[in-house]
Formats: sequence, structure tokens, C-alpha cells
Amino acid sequence: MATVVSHQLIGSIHRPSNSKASLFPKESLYLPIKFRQNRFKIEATTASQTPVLDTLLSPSTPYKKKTNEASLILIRHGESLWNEKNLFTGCVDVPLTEKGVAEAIQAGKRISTIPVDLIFTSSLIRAQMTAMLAMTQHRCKKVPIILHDESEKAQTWSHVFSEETRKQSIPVIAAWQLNERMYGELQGLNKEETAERYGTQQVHEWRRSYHIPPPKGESLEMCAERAVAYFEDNIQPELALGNNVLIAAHGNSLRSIIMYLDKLTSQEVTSLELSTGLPLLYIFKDRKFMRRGSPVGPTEAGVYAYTKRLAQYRQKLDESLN
Ligand SMILES: O=C(O)[C@H](O)COP(=O)(O)O
Repeated sequence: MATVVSHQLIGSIHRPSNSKASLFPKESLYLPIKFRQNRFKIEATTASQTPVLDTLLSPSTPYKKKTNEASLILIRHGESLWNEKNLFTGCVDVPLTEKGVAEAIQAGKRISTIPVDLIFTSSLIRAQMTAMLAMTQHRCKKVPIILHDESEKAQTWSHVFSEETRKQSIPVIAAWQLNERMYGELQGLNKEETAERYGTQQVHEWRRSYHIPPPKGESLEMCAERAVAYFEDNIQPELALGNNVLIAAHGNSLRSIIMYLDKLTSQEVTSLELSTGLPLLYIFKDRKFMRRGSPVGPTEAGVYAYTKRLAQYRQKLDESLN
């Protein structure tokens, strides 16, 4: 019998309080997440029903706690067609430029020997392209596969029937909560022309202050309410289970998450800038996040000295490729 735990919240998905389960547990209890016009209904179901997130993950898929340590990689998407034109983009769904594609591939090379078990992206194509392109460079050679849970049909029709193939795959969860801040009436306007019209100071406040929203848009604070809540409720539990996570998202949704990880004040976050396509590494250990900078490349010694686990992972990859 299905137990229904329904939360009509925007910007946060809650697990039942007694559940420490991964989104991808090996047990029969799992938590399908259903999107309903910005609302979530979470149901705990039993194995007798159609597994929702079992498309890719089988009971033997190793999403279980092996360690109290996990890697977290954050990547802002590569340059988009509107970054190139210097337009406010926000939630408008534009693809990458050729330069953005190259940046995503370069980011992939830089993280190619850092473990990734699970990928979260926004629902916008520029972040999804970035994650996919970056993973083409990963030395694990696993295939990132987007999990579609918008309907029962989508779940059933994308089911993978080979245990071996599923083991060679990495689940990708697309979540609107990780989208760029909604830039309101600035979306589509040229940033320079907007500064000429409203003044540099005003535009800087709209873009970088924590509390001030752009006209009819989201402030960074409002963006943080959904992005950080999603991170806490859905991503951090995976890290706590020892799953290594890659997040491909946006300048402002990532600024709000970094503010949370680095415990920045609302003043400090105003000077945080993220370049397109630049991966940032954190280690989650003993319930704390340690910022480890941006890996320069797969041959960089420094990154692998951070933790024994990273060094072991890399050694295994090296051995398997020799
Ligand atoms: O949405 C946008 O225009 C950019 O991706 C982020 O813009 P910002 O640097 O002006 O906040």
C-alpha cells in the first residue's frame, strides 16, 4: 500500500522524516518525485508498484554508504548565446555557443578523474548541455542518462533492461529549483544598455545585491530559497550517503549554493563572481563542506592530495586504463 506524504511547497522536496534513503536506494522503498505545476507530491511506494527511479538503477547499483566523504563538483554552464550577446537571460532557455561547448568540454577534462555518481542540473538546456559535454570527457566512461519522471509513461518507456548497462550509466536529475534566478523585466535586455538607461549603480544592485530583486524578478535571496532548499533536501543527503555529485547550474543559483557552503554573509556574496564553464570542487566530510578550488586538469597532483579517497579513485582509473 502506498503511503502518501504530500507537500505542497514550492522550492523544496521533503523526504519523510524517518527516511535517510538515497533518491536511489537499493531497498524496495523509494521516493518517486512528481512534478505538478510547481508542486511536489512525494509518495513512498513499495516494490510491487512500477519503480519510478528504477529506470536506471537496479537493486545492486552501489548507491550505498561506503564512506563519510564525498566529492561535490559545481559547474556554471558554458557561455550561452545570450551571454555572448550580453543579454539578461534568467529563465529564458538558450543553448550554448561554440565557445560554451568548448568550455564544457574543457571543464570535463579538468574533472575527468574526480568521481561522479550522480548529476543534478537545472531544467535549462545550457546547464544540461554542459553536464553532458563535460561527462563525455570523464575517464569512467559512464553514460549520463536523464531520468524522466514527468509521467508514468515516461518512466516506463525509458526503462533500461540490462543490469550491466545500468551499471555503466550515471543518473541525471533535472530540477527547476536549480534554474538561473528569474530576471523579471530585464530578461532579453542588453546589460550595457540597461546600465546606460537606469545607471550603473542600480543595475549592479539588481545583479549583485542579495535582497534587492530586479523589476518583477527574483532577488538572490529568493533564488536561494528554492536552490538552497533543493540542495539541502535532495543533494546533501546523497553526499551524506557517500555519493559523489556533479551540479551543472547557473551563475546565481550556484552563487546562492556557494553562499550556503562557504557560509558567506549577504554582504560577502555581492562580490562572488563565477566564470562560465569553471568547475569548483568541494569535499563533504563529517557533515562539513571544504572548498578545494578548481581542478586544473587530470594530471594535477594537488587535487588528489586533498583526500585519500580521491587519490585511490584516480589510481584505480589509471590501473584500469593501463
Ligand atoms: O541570467 C543571466 O543573464 C546570466 O546568466 C547571469 O547574469 P548576471 O551575471 O547578470 O547575474
